[in-house]
Amino acid sequence: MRTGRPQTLYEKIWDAHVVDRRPDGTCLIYIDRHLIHEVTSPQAFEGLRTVGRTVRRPDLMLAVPDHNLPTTARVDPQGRSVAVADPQSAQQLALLRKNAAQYGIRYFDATAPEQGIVHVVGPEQGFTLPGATLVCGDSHTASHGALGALAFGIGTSEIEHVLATQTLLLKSSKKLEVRIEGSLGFGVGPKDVILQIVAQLGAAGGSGFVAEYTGSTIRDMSIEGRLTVANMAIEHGARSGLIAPDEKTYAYLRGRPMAPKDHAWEAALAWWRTLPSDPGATYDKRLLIDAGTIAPNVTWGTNPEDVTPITGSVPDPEQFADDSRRDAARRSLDYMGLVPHRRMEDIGIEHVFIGSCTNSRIEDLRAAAAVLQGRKISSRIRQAMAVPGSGLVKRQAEEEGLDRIFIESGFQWREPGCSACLGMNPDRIPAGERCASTSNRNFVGRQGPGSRTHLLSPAMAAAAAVTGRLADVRELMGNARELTP
Ligand SMILES: CC(C)[C@H](C(=O)O)[C@@H](O)C(=O)O
Ligand code: SF4
Repeated sequence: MRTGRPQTLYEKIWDAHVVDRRPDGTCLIYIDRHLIHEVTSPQAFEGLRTVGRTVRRPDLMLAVPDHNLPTTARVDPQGRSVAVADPQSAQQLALLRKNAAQYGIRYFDATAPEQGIVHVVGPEQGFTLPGATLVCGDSHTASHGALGALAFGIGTSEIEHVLATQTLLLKSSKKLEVRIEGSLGFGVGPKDVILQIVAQLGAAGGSGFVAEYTGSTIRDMSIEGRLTVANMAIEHGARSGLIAPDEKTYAYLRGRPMAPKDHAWEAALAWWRTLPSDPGATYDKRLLIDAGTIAPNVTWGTNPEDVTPITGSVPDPEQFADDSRRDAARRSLDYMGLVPHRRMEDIGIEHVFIGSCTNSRIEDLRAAAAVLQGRKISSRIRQAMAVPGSGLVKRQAEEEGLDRIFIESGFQWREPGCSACLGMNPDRIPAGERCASTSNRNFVGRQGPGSRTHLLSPAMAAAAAVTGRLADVRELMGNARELTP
């Protein structure tokens, strides 16, 4: 039984993983889980080879290809694997396969039913666990904090360090509490919550902090919804985003392939139950949001903090007090082809992307399908893609008949991967065209050179597909207002 001063979830996980504490406060931290994808790992393995080291704990690692994989059929009608056309992608994918085999790391190949985006696969397999330290060479690793894991992205040299030693040298972070209280309105979901948080904190507002999302809104959220929230911790600058594990977390994990079993499960559960922040634990910074004030949100600019309710308008850069924000807003509007005061609902779109590690889980697909059921996408839409986050999500969606709803409405139903979230595979948005996207970044060129991204929730993306413009899903579900093609 712990006595002494009340601790936060973050402090408890940190303390449980300190291998060595240096006089300057830097700690050598034990890493429990390491996810590996094809983009950031080849050089790390190469570095390991160069210095003649090996992988210390391959059993604590899981490798999955996701970024470079095309989302078109991976097996031809004769049952043969389809080769990846892009030479650089093909090489990175081949290296991941080779490195995993050489070092005995568990690996899901492109055609494995379990393949998917690392941040979807980890929780789904029960690889991600409460109280664990989890790393991946990827900035959206904080996603796993939704299950109470201390998870963060690392660079290639750190990947090499974890491969070799299963530890990292780290400085502890300040503690930020983001508390959201109350019920979300009709048509408002977890994506709207995290966009609201990013808007209120700003892109750098969480810098130097590990965030903990608390409050009744988070407690009432499903694990899928919590994953959407924690996924974007990096977009408000936080190193990690944590959510206390609870009965929902345990129910979600129980029986997953890589979760502990039998006695190990009981022992893990006993520890997990001690993890939530103690009453009276303190934070260095706090943000409180009333869930009732959150509307369906959408971005207008080229930074995830550029958020407005769908009922709002494109802001006037001159209204920003801060010089750098004003300049950034001017450049954003120029890139996005938008003018101040334009109503968000009057912005026509040509592409819709439902997918990415933010919003490609079963509940996301259900939310979009609920809007699309019995409706067709607008004739303005050139391409609408639904990309499940993993093969298992895809299979479940198909069992529920969601694929039929997507296809009948005019969507393409793709194989799992990062897809149009970023232009590292053939799924790209052409220059000057506009995409309603459920992903997490709207940076310049993110979905392809010159592409214009509006971030929103799966339900809002479906509403945009049906109307051919950014639309308020709450209104659509009552009365559809089409934009003339
Ligand atoms: C390619 C990868 C390193 C990158 C990341 O670090 O996040 C990508 O996943 C992203 O979302 O921008
Ligand atoms: S889906 Fe997008 S954000 Fe997530 S890991 Fe892939 S590229 Fe990064």
